[in-house]
Amino acid sequence: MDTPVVEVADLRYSYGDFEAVRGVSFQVHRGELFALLGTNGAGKTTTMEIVEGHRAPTAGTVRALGADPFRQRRLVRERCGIMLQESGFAGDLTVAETVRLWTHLVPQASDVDEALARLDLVHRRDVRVKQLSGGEKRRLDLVLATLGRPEVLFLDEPTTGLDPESRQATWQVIRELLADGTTVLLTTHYLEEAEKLAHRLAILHEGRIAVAGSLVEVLDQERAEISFDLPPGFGPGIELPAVTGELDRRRLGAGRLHIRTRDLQRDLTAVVQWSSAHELPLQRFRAHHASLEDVFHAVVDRKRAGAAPADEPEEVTV
Ligand SMILES: Nc1ncnc2c1ncn2[C@@H]1O[C@H](COP(=O)(O)OP(=O)(O)OP(=O)(O)O)[C@@H](O)[C@H]1O
Repeated sequence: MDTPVVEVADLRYSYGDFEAVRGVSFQVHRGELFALLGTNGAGKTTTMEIVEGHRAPTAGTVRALGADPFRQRRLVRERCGIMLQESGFAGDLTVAETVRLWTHLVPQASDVDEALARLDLVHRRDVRVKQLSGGEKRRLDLVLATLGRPEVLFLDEPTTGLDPESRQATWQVIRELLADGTTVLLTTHYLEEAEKLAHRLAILHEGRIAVAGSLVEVLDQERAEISFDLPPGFGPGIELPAVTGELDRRRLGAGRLHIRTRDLQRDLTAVVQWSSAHELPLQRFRAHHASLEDVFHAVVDRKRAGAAPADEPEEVTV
C-alpha cells in the first residue's frame, strides 16, 4: 500500500495531570476520509490539533505528509487546509474581502468567486461577516480551508449548525475534494455524516480508540437484529425457528420474536423457511444490520458499565 498521508502512533497528550489522549494509533491514506468519532471530551479535537501541528505530543509520533507537523510546521502547513471548530473572522469585513485577504496567505489560491460558488455563497459576497448566519459562517470557513486546494484537509465538526440542505451541499463539496485525491481527517458528532462519507473511522472514548476500521468492519462489531410479531396461528406444537442468534425471552412473552445475531443471512433464511413450512405470516417484520448509532451506544454503555477499566490500555490500531 502507498505511504500513509497521516500516521499517528501511540499518541498521548496531557493537559497538566490530566491525560486526554491515551495511546491513539491510526493511519490515513491518500484520497481517503478518516472520521474520528466520540463522546464529548473523548479527545478528538486534541488529537486533531496535534496532527495539524498546533500542539506537540506528550508522547508518541505523528507524521503528516511525511513530516513532523509540529517541528516542520511551515513545510506541512501550506499543503494542508484546516477548518477549526470555532472560526475567528473579522466581523466588519465582507465575505469577499475575507476570502481575498485569505488568498494572500495560501499558495495557488482559487479565484474568489469560484471559491464562493462552490459553497453557494456568491449571493452573500458583499455582506459583512458578522451578518452571516451560523451556517453561512461554517460554509465560509470551508471556503477558506479549501482555497489553496490542499492535499490534506482537517475538518473539525464542519457541519455543526447547518440545516439539512447546507449539510448535504457540504458533503457534496467534500466528496468532490476526495474524488480529486484530497485526504480528509474529519471529526463529527453526526454519525450519519460518518456513515455517508467515511472510508474508515474510529470511535474514541476517554482518550482511547474503542472501535476502528472500515464502516462494514465497525458495524460488524455489533449483532444484527431480526424481529416480527408471533403470528396468530402460532401455538403449542410449533417449535420456534432454529436460529444461531439469541432470542429475547422477555419480548417473546409480549408476543414478539426478537433475535440478535452475528449471522444475519443464515438466521434470516431459517426464519423465512420456518414461516413458510408452518404457513405463518411474518407480521411487522424487520431485519437489519447494526447501525453506527448502535455501535456507538454499545461502546459508551460497555465502558460506563466498566467492561474495560480506564487504566487498562487497549490495543486498537488502524
Ligand atoms: N486546554 C485544556 N486544558 C485542560 N483540559 C482540556 C483542555 N482542552 C481540552 N481538555 C480536556 O481534554 C479532554 C479532551 O478534550 P477534546 O476537546 O480533545 O475532546 P473532544 O472529543 O474534541 O470533545 P468535543 O466533542 O466536546 O469537542 C476533555 O476532557 C477536555 O475537558
